[in-house]
Amino acid sequence: MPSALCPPGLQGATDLEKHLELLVVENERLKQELKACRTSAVPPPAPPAASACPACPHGQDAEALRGEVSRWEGQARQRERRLAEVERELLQSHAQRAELQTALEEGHAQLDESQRWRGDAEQRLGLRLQECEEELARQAAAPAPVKYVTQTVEVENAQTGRALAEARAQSGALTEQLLVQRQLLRELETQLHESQRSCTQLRTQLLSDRARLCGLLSMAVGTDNGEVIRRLSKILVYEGEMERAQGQLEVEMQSLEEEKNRVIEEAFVRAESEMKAVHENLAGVRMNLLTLQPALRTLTCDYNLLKRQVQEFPYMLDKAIVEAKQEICQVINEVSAANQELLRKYKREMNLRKKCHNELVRLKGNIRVFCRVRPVSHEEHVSTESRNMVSFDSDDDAVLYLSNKGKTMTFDLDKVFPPQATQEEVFQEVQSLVTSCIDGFNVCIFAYGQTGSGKTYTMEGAGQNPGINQRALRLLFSEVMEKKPDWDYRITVSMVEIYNETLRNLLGDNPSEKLDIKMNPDGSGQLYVPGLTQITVQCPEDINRVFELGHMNRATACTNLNEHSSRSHALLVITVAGFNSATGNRTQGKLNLVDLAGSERIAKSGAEGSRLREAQCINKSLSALGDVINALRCRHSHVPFRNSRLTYLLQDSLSGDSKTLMMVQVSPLVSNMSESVCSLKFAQRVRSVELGSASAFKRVENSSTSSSPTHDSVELDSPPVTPVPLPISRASSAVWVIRYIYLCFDML
Ligand SMILES: Nc1ncnc2c1ncn2[C@@H]1O[C@H](COP(=O)(O)OP(=O)(O)OP(=O)(O)O)[C@@H](O)[C@H]1O
Repeated sequence: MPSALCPPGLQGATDLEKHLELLVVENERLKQELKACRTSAVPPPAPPAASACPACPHGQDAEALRGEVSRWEGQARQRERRLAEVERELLQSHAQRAELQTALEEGHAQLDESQRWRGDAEQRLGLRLQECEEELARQAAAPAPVKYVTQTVEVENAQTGRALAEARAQSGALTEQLLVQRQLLRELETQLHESQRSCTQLRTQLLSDRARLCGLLSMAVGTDNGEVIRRLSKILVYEGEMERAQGQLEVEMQSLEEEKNRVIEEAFVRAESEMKAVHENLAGVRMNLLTLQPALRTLTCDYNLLKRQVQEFPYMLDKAIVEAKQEICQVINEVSAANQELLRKYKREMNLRKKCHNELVRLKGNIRVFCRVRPVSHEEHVSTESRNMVSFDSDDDAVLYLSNKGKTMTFDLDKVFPPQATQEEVFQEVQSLVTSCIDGFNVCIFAYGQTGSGKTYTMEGAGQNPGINQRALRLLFSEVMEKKPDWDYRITVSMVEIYNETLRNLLGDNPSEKLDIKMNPDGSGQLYVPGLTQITVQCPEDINRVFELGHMNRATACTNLNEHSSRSHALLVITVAGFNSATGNRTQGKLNLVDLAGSERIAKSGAEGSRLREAQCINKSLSALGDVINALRCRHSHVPFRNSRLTYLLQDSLSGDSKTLMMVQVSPLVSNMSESVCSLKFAQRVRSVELGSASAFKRVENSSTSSSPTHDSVELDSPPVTPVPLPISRASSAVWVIRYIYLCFDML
């Protein structure tokens, strides 16, 4: 049965073969007949010439023989024609053979083409497989997105879903591709099998053709037809070559087939394993998804809750803001009402407080006396006896004991600072006095004591330990800043030195210029110093500049600053002028911070000449100060302010409602014992006077020749000083203090 690939010319091959066989048989028969004729036929005798023997009886025989010969010759010619026909038919059969050959070549060409097509298909398949492999490789090499999706799933549900859908789509696409590839492969295999079958048929046909040709060849050999034999032999050679080529082709096809099967197998195996990996990955993702489902649900719930809250938040916020605004307005109204009330009460209470304070100060006296004992310095080698010379009462910080040669003197003061007291602690006790000048009070703080007892240290300070001067100025500055904007304050500073009863301007351009104290020509009765520099302090940095300038001017005006400072009084005068723009009230207070010259007695210092004059001036001014204080406390009609430049300059700060603090400085050394006792006795007398009645003061005043400390003659051998009995006992003053405290509580 001819295949679809068999050329149509080959369909009549069987008929042709039959025809060929008939021809061969006919040819054979003719040849045999020809042979038989040749062997049986007697060669005809040469015909006698008619002229030689016309009446011869053998002439008839010859005629018969000639007829016979011609008949045979005719038969031979017929046979030769027949042979030519056979040969022609043989040629035709060759042509047919050639056609068959062409058809065979076409078949081969078709086979080649089918193989090429198959090669293309295999190539396409290979490419597709490669694509599949690449896709699989991409899938395999894409664990990160899967991981990423897995990780982000915890946060975002939509992303997880998308990733899963993508993975599923990819998996489906891969499966589809695999199915298509399988289908394609099956089709290719079917085509291959058909090609192989056609090939086999053709081969079989070729074999049969070859057999027939071999037959023809043998026949041709029998007929001694050389040309036919040669051609048939050629055909056989060609066929042999074709068969060999066919065999090689088949072997190659076989090997290609095997190679293809192997590659396909490998690709399948690889694809399978990769698909397996992808499936495992997918299973992992699914598992992850399953485990993440509850968390996702919780998160979704939380998210929805939060979303709702966020959606509601603006409304809630608006509502809360409105409510808060209403509440704030209400509170502001309430607070402003309360503020008004408080302000009214505050003003009333402030007036009351001021009145109470003044009353308390009046009761306690306008003069406070503090004592500060300086520490023993490293350079001073002191004995144990010396160390125990000054002692303190642990229960009462207003008592000081001086011991010498077994005798103990007790001094009652307002406050006693032991050597370890810091500048800060000292300032804590004086700061209320300092700030009272903001309220319009005039305040005087003196540092009194012998040379080297620590007056300058207490007032000016040293290095990183500023004294009362700097601290007071800074405190005033911060206080007035706090009172802004209700009150507008102006702080001005002057620095004056009094040396040998001469005034010098320490903040001026010419510190050696002598100044005078005069009555103010404005008729206010106030004193003023023409030419005295007043610097306005506007920031804390100004304070440093003022002190630097004063210190520099004081140093340039003398050869030895230490000695000079011991023999001159240094005054820092701070004026605080305030104005309340709301009420129109004005205040003016003055704070005088005075570092007095050394209070040692002339007899001890043994000075002569200029030193004697210095000592006399100091003595005079300190005596005048003592006299002024006494006169003020005794409310004498005449207060001797003009007895010295110091008291004259401080006149407005010592009289009236002015407040005075005397800081008595004491040296702890045995060698200074006499001066220490002298200073403390003076301090105690001043304090006793202030706490006592006029009569008591008088008694005290009478007990000594003068209130001046330098006029006292203290004998160390004399019996210990007993404080003057106070007409108003400590208990009664305590009662006043308690009443004051109750008053304050009432106010609060
Ligand atoms: N509380 C104290 N703590 C530490 N050192 C002190 C204290 N008081 C005084 N000093 C030191 O004692 C020495 C003398 O003090 P200061 O110069 O202040 O005495 P003064 O009374 O001002 O003397 P003068 O009258 O000669 O000016 C200084 O070296 C000072 O530093």
